[in-house]
Amino acid sequence: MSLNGKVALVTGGAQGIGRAVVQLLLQTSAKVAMVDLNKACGEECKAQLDVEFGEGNCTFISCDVSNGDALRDAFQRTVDKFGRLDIVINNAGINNEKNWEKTIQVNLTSVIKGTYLALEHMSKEYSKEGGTIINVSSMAAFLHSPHQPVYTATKHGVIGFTRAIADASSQGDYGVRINVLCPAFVDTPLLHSVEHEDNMGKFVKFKDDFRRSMTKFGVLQPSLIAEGMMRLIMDTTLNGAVMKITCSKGIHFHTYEPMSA
Ligand SMILES: NC(=O)c1ccc[n+]([C@@H]2O[C@H](COP(=O)([O-])OP(=O)(O)OC[C@H]3O[C@@H](n4cnc5c(N)ncnc54)[C@H](O)[C@@H]3O)[C@@H](O)[C@H]2O)c1
Ligand SMILES: CCCCC/C=C\C=C\[C@H](O)C/C=C\C/C=C\CCCC(=O)O
Repeated sequence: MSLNGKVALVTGGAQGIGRAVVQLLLQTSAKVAMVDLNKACGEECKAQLDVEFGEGNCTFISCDVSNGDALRDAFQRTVDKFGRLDIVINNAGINNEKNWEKTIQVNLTSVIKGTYLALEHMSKEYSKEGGTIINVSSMAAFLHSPHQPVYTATKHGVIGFTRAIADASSQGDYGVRINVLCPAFVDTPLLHSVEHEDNMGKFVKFKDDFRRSMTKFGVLQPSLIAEGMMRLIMDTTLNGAVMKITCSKGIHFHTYEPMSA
């Protein structure tokens, strides 16, 4: 399994799930642009990856994905540095019910923008060579988590958008496969956001419910989510697929009723 010669861009790549994905992409010989808001974490992460994989394979781009111009620039800088783009992981996300408009910007609007920018750099519509996009949703999209209404809405949105644009890609012969990944709880700093009023607003009083949910459903390791991503990257039959990863069932796919008149 090698991605030698391929170039990937991962948003939110400095920490948590994104970081595990960057690591696995480098292990598989891809070149990787790690795009993240957190400059200190991104630079520290790049320094460690340079030691492990050698300099020149990974670049860190400091960028707030909710700033459209900055995101466009991050894509361009990736192509300027590595010469092409083949894999885009729209992973950056936040859990903030207090500043819920920001949550919509980061979790949904930026995923849509990231997908359109990826298509500009990879789609045959733009005379490019094709590629693959993975958008990160959540099992919250299936459980409609009661104390995270806006987070849940954004993750529903990511699934709906991804399935629709995946169909547009196959009908329009873009040469780009677009899939969505929905993890259950994963052991990353995001999980601690449920403890903070700054993140949860009035829902913070339910933090014990969250803790009970985590005990009930279990908590996954980021490396398993990276393994799921790699399946979506490598399996060329998948387009518009909704991958779920849970403790009870591992890596599996959601199935939908076929459309009927
Ligand atoms: N951890 C979980 O339990 C879990 C479960 C399901 C889905 N997810 C989703 O997985 C994705 C990654 O989450 P995580 O758990 O690794 O979170 P995390 O908080 O550990 O890491 C997220 C990364 O995204 C970056 N980021 C946040 N806002 C950004 C912005 N505006 N611009 C650029 N970078 C930004 C952060 O700096 C951080 O490095 C998110 O979309 C999240 O909703 C997480
Ligand atoms: C109950 C919500 C807790 C919120 C924790 C903070 C942010 C993380 C959100 C993630 O996106 C995960 C959300 C929900 C998934 C949880 C469990 C599903 C397990 C289903 C199963 O095992 O069958």
